[in-house]
Amino acid sequence: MRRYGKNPDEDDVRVRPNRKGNRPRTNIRPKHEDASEGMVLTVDRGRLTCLVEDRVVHAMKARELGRKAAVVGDRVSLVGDLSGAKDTLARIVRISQRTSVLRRTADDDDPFERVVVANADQLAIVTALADPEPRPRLIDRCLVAAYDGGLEPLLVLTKSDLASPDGLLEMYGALGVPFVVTTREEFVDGAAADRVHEHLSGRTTAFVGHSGVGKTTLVNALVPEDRRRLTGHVNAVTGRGRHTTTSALAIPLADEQGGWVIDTPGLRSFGLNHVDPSRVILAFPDLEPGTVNCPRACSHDEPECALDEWVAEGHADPARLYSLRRLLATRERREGD
Ligand SMILES: Nc1nc2c(ncn2[C@@H]2O[C@H](COP(=O)(O)OP(=O)(O)OP(=O)(O)O)[C@@H](O)[C@H]2O)c(=O)[nH]1
Ligand SMILES: [Zn+2]
Repeated sequence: MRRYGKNPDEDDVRVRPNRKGNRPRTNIRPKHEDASEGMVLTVDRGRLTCLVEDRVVHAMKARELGRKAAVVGDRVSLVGDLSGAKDTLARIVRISQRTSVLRRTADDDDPFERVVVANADQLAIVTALADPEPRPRLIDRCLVAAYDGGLEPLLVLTKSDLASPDGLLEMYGALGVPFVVTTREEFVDGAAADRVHEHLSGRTTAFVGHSGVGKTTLVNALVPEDRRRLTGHVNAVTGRGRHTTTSALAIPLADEQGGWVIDTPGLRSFGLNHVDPSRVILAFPDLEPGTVNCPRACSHDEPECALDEWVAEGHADPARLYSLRRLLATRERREGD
């Protein structure tokens, strides 16, 4: 089960996302000229596994990194024993600048924001259409986190054999979020994985979802067991053969374009205390020009916001402004978030 509150495996350092999506720059200090580049695959109580060339290397953070934590998806520089042999431990001496950050605030008792996943291009928000019932506010909060962090959202609506996706699709239509709808049957014959896969090639996609929505079923269908074994994730399978995700883990997709799936623990909530409305509006390029006359530090969800008048003048679709406002309103925490 996920530990909420202070989690040593998630970074709490504020970094501005790089919306251009450039590759992280590497700037190895002369002291570590011999360092190798790697990517963080898993983090567990301060112990990390990193992919260095084709080897899975166990590592820990070097003291010189101070409070800065390496998270899953980080590109890092490592020194020391990089053989990947049993009982060896390398040291992470540098974390490259991140191209995106998926952040959340743990809860009201923990005002610090946490970076959950670094350098993902896409956030797949997995929602069951029934069992458990969809929670639009949770979806909205995930969308805000994606827009805030510079990730493109993808809606994956599972269990359409149990309920229709029409209501949700209508709700998210104005946002223009790409979506995939799946059924149980399609999981069995592989069609669901194939259709989701079309959105993943060559990209790094973090998967989030409430517990029980079918995220593990989906991730397992996307990356066969031998692939997970490759990066040492087999021990995540419990005795009953059921995979339980306790911390984020990165798994490489087996296709020519490359691409990564980053599985994350089942979500109960998604704190958004850290969100900056000026970053969220970047995901609404059609509305952004209307903010020039907004008061300073406008939340775009207040009476003085210039967007109302601008949209009323016919510059943009009112449904888009409505959607933006609905998303921004989810920043305020309510019972059940
Ligand atoms: N009816 C139906 N059931 C599904 C579908 N996909 C998955 N399930 C079932 O939903 C249940 C939960 O699936 P999991 O994949 O374990 O869900 P999860 O989101 O990973 O849950 P956690 O491991 O708790 O985070 C399982 O019993 C699956 O068999 C689907 O498309 N239709
Ligand atoms: Zn405004």
